[in-house]
Amino acid sequence: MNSAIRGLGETPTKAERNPNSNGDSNDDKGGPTTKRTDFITWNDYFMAVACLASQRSKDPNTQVGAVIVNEENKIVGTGYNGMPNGCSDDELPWGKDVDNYLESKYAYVVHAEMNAILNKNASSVKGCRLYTVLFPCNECAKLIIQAGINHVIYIHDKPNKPEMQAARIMFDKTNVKYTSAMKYSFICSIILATF
Ligand SMILES: Nc1ccn([C@H]2C[C@H](O)[C@@H](COP(=O)(O)O)O2)c(=O)n1
Repeated sequence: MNSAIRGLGETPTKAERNPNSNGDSNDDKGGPTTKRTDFITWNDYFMAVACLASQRSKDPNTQVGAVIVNEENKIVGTGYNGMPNGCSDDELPWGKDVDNYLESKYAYVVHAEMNAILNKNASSVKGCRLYTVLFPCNECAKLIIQAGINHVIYIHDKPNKPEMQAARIMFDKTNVKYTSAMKYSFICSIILATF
């Protein structure tokens, strides 16, 4: 397994956090002499950044954040769902009126994954992983595949929606791996409770 994704969803236990501590208050004298071990995993970190990014969204119903990470565990793009640049998010609709497409957000919103790809600060995102709060739709899946992203890690899913089913079909055909990380919903809820 790629070392970058080892520990997916694994939060260190207390014993793992401080294996050198015997609970003695002498531990405090002069401070610890060994490295801190209760650091969060890369996956915890990137999913937490995706959750944080989601809180920039103005969507009153669903806030999605996405982060693209390269093979060196460097963040090369972030995004959240929002209106296109130059389109005031005070003027365009945020409703879900499916009977009147032009009066619904669906006609206008740029998805978090698309924004993360478009916002990339590297020449390419080929071989990168994408962390997203919500499983990608078919349109974002097309972009993910074309951009060369090879692993999608997600928290929430709407598996009955045809858009998500089409995304899975395309991911399967193109060997884009997708990993459910529901465990992160806890981390996400802590982050979201802070705001
Ligand atoms: N993978 C996804 C799926 C959806 N979004 C955005 C698009 C909308 O702003 C919102 C979904 O709204 P809902 O139908 O739940 O009211 O989430 C995204 O960014 N990425």
